[in-house]
Amino acid sequence: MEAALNHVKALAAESEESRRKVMVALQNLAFSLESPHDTIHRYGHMNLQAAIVQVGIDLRLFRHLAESAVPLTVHHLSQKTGAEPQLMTRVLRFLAAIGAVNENDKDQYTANHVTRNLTESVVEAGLSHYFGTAAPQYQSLPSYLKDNGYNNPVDETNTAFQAAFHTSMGSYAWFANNPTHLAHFNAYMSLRRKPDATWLSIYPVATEAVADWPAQKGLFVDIGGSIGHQCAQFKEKYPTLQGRVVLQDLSHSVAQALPTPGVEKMTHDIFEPQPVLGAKFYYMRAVLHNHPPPKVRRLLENVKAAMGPESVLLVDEMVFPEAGVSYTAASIDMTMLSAFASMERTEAQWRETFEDVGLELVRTYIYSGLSYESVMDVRLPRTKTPSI
Ligand SMILES: C[S@@+](CC[C@H](N)C(=O)[O-])C[C@H]1O[C@@H](n2cnc3c(N)ncnc32)[C@H](O)[C@@H]1O
Repeated sequence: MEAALNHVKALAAESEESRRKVMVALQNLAFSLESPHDTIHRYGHMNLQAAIVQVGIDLRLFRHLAESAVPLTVHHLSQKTGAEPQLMTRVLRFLAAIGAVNENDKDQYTANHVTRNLTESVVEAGLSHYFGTAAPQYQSLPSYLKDNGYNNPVDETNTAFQAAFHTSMGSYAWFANNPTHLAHFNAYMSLRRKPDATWLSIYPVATEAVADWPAQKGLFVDIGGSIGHQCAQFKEKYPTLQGRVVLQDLSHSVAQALPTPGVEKMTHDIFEPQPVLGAKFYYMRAVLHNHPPPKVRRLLENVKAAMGPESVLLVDEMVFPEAGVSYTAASIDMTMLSAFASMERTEAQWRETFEDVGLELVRTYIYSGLSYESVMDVRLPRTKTPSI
């Protein structure tokens, strides 16, 4: 057994692709060994795992453990966190049973690899977002789908989100009145991708950008750009390119925008006409997948109406393979369904979406193959040379 495990670990260390393949293979192996009893407890206690991990984050338990070079006792952790000792014992026992911490001896715990993952800001923000905002929607999804005749949702004002939060508001409008949820969401959105996994690593901006682009015209307009990480990265990579760099989002996100020199902040609702006309690059990352098809159409029509002959619309989204979609990506698709009545798409579905409003998908640049992240170069239809 030890020799087999060492062999598998060596395989996983070969590359990121191997690591992921090994994880999927091991998970599938574990599933294939499950008894019915195991299956009950794996699925049945999934929400409990998320809940107790959230308790650990709230108590800064993982940070205390990760910062200590020696095992910590329940008594010590109880004093550090303010949790009553008997409760602390039960929480730590559960966390050890799900592999989130190591139990070294009776009442003694240390950090492991997962504990340290749980101290990263992106993980804290992401889990707090999933637990606080997404999980209530998952909980209400079965009854929502039953009540709606198992039709694929297409109306963002009637989703599992409204059912879960007893509101008639859409998720983004609701965020404005729920600042803690918004803070977790914004932090997660800005931190969730590795800095090197960016469209800027692959898209030929310098080749496409016109050298003497007028300074008063839009060069890079980040539509739905949240607090401006993409604008900041663009400015950092291309500090000398002329033209306006504009961050657009709803007012509550723009109000929290990063103070990047040279980036204009603009409150703009994507369902209103695009105010920056004839820009070189209109960029949208993870915006279209948040809206149902009729809204995507309206949004694209607004951008199209602002585009000039030299404009390029850059759509940065996941492009799903036709088959064999990963667990993470399929989960994001179901989250889109629950929250927004929206969807992830294959390249054929993206092409159709653009063609539907008279835009052309010119090329797809995949910059993170394992997570399907790609930037699509979309333009006004090229005029065909008339044949003589
Ligand atoms: C999934 S986030 C992506 C943010 C950013 N582009 C990124 O990739 O980090 C979607 C963004 O769209 C914005 N958004 C949603 N509805 C909007 C609207 N009607 N007008 C403008 N922005 C909107 C949200 O505030 C949010 O910042």
